[in-house]
Amino acid sequence: LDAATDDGGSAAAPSDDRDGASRYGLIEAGALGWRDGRIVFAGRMDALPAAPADLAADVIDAGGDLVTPGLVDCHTHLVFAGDRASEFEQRLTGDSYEDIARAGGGIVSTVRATRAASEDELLAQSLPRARALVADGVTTLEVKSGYGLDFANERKMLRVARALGDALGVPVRTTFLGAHALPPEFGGDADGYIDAVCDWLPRLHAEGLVDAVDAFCERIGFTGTQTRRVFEAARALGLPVKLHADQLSDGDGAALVAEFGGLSADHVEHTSAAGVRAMAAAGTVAVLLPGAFHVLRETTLPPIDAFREAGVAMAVATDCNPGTSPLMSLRQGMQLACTHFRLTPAEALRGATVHGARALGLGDRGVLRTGLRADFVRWRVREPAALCYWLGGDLVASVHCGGRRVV
Ligand SMILES: O=C(O)CC[C@@H]1NC(=O)NC1=O
Ligand SMILES: [Fe+3]
Repeated sequence: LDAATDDGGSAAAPSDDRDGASRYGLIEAGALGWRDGRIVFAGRMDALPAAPADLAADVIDAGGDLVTPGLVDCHTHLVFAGDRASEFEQRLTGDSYEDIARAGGGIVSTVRATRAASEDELLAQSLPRARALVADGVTTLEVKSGYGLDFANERKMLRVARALGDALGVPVRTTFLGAHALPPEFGGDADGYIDAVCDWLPRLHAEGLVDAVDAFCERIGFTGTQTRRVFEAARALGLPVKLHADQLSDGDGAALVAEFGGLSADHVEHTSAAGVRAMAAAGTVAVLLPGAFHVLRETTLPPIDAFREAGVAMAVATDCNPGTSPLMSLRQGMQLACTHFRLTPAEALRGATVHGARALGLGDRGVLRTGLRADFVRWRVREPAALCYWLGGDLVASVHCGGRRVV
């Protein structure tokens, strides 16, 4: 063992089995051991084969603090330039998100700022946001493109996303979201723009910049037919897909991404019963984004009970972006998921760990179990529910990623 936590307290190992023995799979008086970045022991202290000091070069006494898997933020747009605080103010005086988008603001205004930024400037502006997520427990990060909307700038965004992972020592999974909005230079020719998006994808993939492909299937985004063309281009390259689905209206997005065996349907406020059934049949994860729901003051809740009854895994993510969810804490996202969507704290913690990992197609993290990545957080709390209870504040004692301390 390289090291072990000898924490008379608990090592919550959210079960990836919804009917686990305990709501959290919590282990009282637990111990965690790891070597070469992988967990080699996760269990009760009294089940250790010898005293920690005889097993590990370094022993950390966590003093009864709660230890959980590292958080997995499976949906962020955190690479962008500028901000949209002025639009936030505008929405408080009555303009809707869609009004602002149709008037040329919204995503397109962030596109202008992102295109104007150099790669170094974009990295410098994005790094503090990624650092904030890691400081609050995130050990795997998904980052989307989608504010470049031309080949050079989509490539610039994806390169910055990769650079974030190198700078932070935290795995970053990239998602190509060229089909995020229609750039002004295409003058309303959405089909022509989708042609371009499908041309860029293999070139970006050839540079190793793309782990998954996403699209914004919505009235103010792209149609199901246009989305399908992007998915077919992804399938031709063997890339997994995910989708901004049924966020502001029911566009049958969930059923579409499930048809392609997609990793996840995200937002899903307006997903129909048929969409839920399709997701359950395909094993597509529902990614809940309560930050956007909260900031837009949405009123239509995602079909949480239907997801529960159908056995659809629910993930929770920040959707960190300048327009609908300028949220830089996944733990805060868990709190919002409980408060707005009535998830239990156990569901929210599973949503931000093992289900977040599943939404990225990753099976080697999200649970404290032998053989999985040694990604874990030591929290200054005694019980898991406290993670969804406190608003703000700093509850992190330490964060380990791949067995190395990063916070
Ligand atoms: O407003 C932005 O900048 C992105 C919003 C974000 N993108 C999307 O497709 N839905 C969202 O909530
Ligand atoms: Fe999003």
